[in-house]
Amino acid sequence: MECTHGRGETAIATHPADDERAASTTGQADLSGIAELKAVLRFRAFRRLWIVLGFSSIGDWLGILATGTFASSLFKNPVAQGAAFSGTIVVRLIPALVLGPIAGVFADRFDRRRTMVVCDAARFVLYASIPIVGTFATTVMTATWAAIATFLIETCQMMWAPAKEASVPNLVPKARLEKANQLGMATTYGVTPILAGLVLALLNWLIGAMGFGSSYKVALFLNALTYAATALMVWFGIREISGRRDKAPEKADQGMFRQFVDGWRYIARFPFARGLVLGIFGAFAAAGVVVGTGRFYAKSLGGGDASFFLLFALLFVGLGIGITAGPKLVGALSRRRWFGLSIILATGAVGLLALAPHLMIACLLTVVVGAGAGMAFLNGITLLGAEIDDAMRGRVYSFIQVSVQGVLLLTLSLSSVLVGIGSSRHIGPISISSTRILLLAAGVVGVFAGYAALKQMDDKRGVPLLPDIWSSIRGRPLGRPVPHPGPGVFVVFEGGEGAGKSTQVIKLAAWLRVHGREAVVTREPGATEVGARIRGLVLDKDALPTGSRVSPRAEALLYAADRAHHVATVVRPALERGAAVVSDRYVDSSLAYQGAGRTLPAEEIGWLSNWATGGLRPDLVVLLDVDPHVGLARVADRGSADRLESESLEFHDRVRHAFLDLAAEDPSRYLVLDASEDPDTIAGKVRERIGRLLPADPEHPAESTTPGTPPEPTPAPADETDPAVRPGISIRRLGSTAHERHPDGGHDGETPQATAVLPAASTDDATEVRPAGADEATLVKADADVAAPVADATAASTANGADSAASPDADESTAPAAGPGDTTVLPAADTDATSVLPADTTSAVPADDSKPPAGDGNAPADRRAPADRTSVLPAVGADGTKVLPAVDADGGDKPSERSDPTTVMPALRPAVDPWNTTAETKMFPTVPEHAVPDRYDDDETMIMPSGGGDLRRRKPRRRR
Ligand SMILES: Nc1ncnc2c1ncn2[C@@H]1O[C@H](COP(=O)(O)OP(=O)(O)OP(=O)(O)O)[C@@H](O)[C@H]1O
Ligand SMILES: Cc1cn([C@H]2C[C@H](O)[C@@H](COP(=O)(O)O)O2)c(=O)[nH]c1=O
Repeated sequence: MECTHGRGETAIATHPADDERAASTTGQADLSGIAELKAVLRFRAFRRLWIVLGFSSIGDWLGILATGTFASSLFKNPVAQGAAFSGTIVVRLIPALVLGPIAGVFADRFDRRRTMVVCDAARFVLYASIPIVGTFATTVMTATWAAIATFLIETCQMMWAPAKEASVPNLVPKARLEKANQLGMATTYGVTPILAGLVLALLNWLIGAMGFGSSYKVALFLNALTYAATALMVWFGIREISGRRDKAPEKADQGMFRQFVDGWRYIARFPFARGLVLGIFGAFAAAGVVVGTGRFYAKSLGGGDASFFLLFALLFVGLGIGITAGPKLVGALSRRRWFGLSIILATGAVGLLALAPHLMIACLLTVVVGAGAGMAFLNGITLLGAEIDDAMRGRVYSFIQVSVQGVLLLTLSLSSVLVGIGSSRHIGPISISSTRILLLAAGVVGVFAGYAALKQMDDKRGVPLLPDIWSSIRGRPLGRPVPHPGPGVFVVFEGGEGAGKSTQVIKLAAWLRVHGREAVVTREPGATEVGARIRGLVLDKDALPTGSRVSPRAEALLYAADRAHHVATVVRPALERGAAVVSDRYVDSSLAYQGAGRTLPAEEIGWLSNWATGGLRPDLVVLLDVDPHVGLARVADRGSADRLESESLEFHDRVRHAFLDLAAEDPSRYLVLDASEDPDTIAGKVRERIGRLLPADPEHPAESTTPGTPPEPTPAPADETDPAVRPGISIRRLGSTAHERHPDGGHDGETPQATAVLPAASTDDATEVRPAGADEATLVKADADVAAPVADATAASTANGADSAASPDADESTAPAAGPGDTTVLPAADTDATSVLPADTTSAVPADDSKPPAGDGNAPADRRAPADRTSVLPAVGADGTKVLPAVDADGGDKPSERSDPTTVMPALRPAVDPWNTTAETKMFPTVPEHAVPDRYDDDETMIMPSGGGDLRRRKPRRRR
């Protein structure tokens, strides 16, 4: 995802997983080691740039060594020699401080290829000029010119580096950027300094053997040639670097100063950029203190210069380890998190150095400091390339380059001064080493900077850090928590066989609907056409030849397949439009049945389910806990048991305990209820809990658990009154999101957007018919937990045009007559009643004693149920299953024409599984499916449930 900056320019790719996703979307495999290197070098333009980088960094190192040595060779006096050598280094640092920020503007404003070529050509001339001037001019003039040339050369480097650094991400896919940077760093800091040293040594030897000339002059000429070579190579060989100019020609009309200011603003404004800079500041401040105090520190350990050099060398060993082994070590850990963590690692180790009592420990810690710094360095550059937009990259890079040098210089000089002042101080009998205090302070400041960077950049807020690190190292990072796919609420009922899930699902859905919510009732497996077939395969005993059975892994995959399709076509679309989705079973069933029951690794089942669902987690899981004896006895009279019901008692016992374990792991998201209680008591507890998720709706108070009755006093917090009822969690409230859905001013209690078709009440059981209290809504109260096919349903009328709201308590005779086709029969939301509502968006709004229902007379006329809608008739299957299309505002009654789906539930039959599981494949009704997205953007990150069931939500990312 990218967000725009300033005048509509794309400023930052804020999604951290672009690189990961790139791998998945470009079909690139995860390679390792040499294969990965080869894969990066397969990109021709990058390969050439890498060769250029090699040449130019040999040139740089030769230049540093040769100019310094050349300058000192101009003098006889050792002091002057030393001053000349360090003078060239100081001169090299000045351009960074003075011109660095401008250099970034150059990289972003002008064609980067041209910038690189001009810089290299200039460096060729400048390097060659030093020995030439030295041949003719006086020593002082030569030294002066060497200083000026060095300054100009470094200025070129300041411009060249951001242009090159900003180009790399355009030459390799983001998924390979880390490797490309590793390669670049290994070349610049590992191979080429050694090569440059060898070249210089060889030249010395050769020229010494020949007995004439100066090896440094030859080195400087050679160095000049490397820049000529790279200029030619970039100009003729890597035209791709120019690519971006065509993309942003509008930049040319922006003033340079404006662009410069924009760069700074950008860093200040975006937390990611801020975090990056902050972390780098912290790391380099600590590094400055380490180098500045190094000699004193080595002494404090009882060593001399040799110890100092050892520590210095080990720092580089650590750097090498961090750069080369870091990515493998952290595996799939979020790169943003890794950045902050590596700063903390490096600077934390600096702090610990302060406490190191022995050289050996100091050596180990120094390697850790280096490793952390190496990781941060590699990762920082990679993040910069991957996440900072091309248009800004040069400026951000040069800002970092400049700040790093500034911070380094400042802390280095400051600490060397402080360490000198404080080293001899004693307070009383205690000798306090200022070196160690400085190190400790640097460590603390660095850790804070790392922590701040971590916080600023964290792309997995809410995901616990340590389990994420651990899972990532094992290759299965915890997923990023993502916002709910929509404003809806996702409630799942779980439990063993016969726990009463279907019963409660229906009760809850009815209650939600009478409270004006769109309730999508669904289940697993088998809520879709695809799912129905899968359900047949896994459960129907007759689906396979006698004796053959679905293997446990295949079974797990089939359930996962059902779930994937279900989530994609039913659950997500419903949540996206704000419905309350009430599902009979979900992921936990797989964890319990296939995990604990079939004893497949729960972790793998969780992983699989997570992949299938894209990490969609329910807002609430209601676990109906039942003794398998009791539950199985309840369903025994359904007829022949399905494959899973026929499993042993031990199997069902394992399932039961697995459910309980899952609930215990995440109590805030579970409501565990004793399923042996009376169904209405259970329903009340469920409503109480769900009520807390619903908005304080003046039209339909959530506390009122019985439509048509005054709100009950708010019960004491559930966890106080009933140990089985867990404390509530803060979950998105429907009402707050209703406004999002109705920016035009609709309110929470507004007419649901889709009509759920709910089980019809049994004629036999229906005892009471109550008017809905509104012209469109008729509530038929029936005493039924189970219902008969809708054809037999209690008739309830839809009162068309009756403006006077009928009292919910009014006599049956006051209710307008209803034809069977007019209504959908809902199970009562209260203890023993079944509500019968018209199957129409408006009429689904409940009656309420005291207030007009939403969608009542206040509703726009076109939202009311017109007379012609009463003709909507549910299709009744032979088995009593009915599929009732919702009626939308314009009276369309063809489900296929509706934009919002109709929820379909089979008619309840007395003492029969409401889902009619006995002959799944033939008669199972399915929820209309929405188009399956052809690809998920978010599948690049797998989500590892902790303990098997802790699924993290992921955000479905829209295709650009
Ligand atoms: N709390 C309860 N107490 C006693 N009987 C109940 C209770 N809840 C439901 N029942 C009855 O138990 C039987 C099974 O109920 P239901 O179909 O709702 O369970 P289920 O959990 O969905 O079962 P399964 O998962 O096996 O489909 C039904 O006959 C139902 O009427
Ligand atoms: C989702 C899911 C279900 N099962 C089992 C559990 C039950 O035995 C059946 C479903 O039957 P129900 O009457 O609809 O409850 O399937 C499973 O083993 N794994 C799952 O993921």
